[in-house]
Amino acid sequence: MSDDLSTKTCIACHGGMPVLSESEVADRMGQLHEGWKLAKEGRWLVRRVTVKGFNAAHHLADVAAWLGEQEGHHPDIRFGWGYCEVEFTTHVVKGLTENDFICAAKFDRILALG
Ligand SMILES: C[C@H](O)[C@H](O)[C@H]1CNC2=NC(N)=NC(=O)C2=N1
Repeated sequence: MSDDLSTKTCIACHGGMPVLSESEVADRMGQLHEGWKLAKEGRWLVRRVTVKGFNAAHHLADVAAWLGEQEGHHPDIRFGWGYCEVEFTTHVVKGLTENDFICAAKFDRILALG
């Protein structure tokens, strides 16, 4: 599908990247795994993934970090025994942009492969 978020390219964060409106966010939320939630007044996109043990959590954090480097758009990551939390926002505009949803969709796609 050509409008599949996970196939789009995450362009580097420039100041001109528009913050998405509430309806644009709602539309894109519907294209992500249901585990993604909005946080901090809708300025962050957060997914907590439960896994078995510490090594799997560390591995998932590493995958999220790798994705951030690939895309030039970097998540905040928190992990511990049995879980990994990945959070996206676009710092430069203090809100959610298309980049956050593209990265979230790519993260979903990687997880679906495992
Ligand atoms: C120049 C470079 O593209 C910017 O500093 C990028 C790097 N990664 C980033 N990641 C995120 N999540 N938000 C940003 O605003 C951001 N800015």
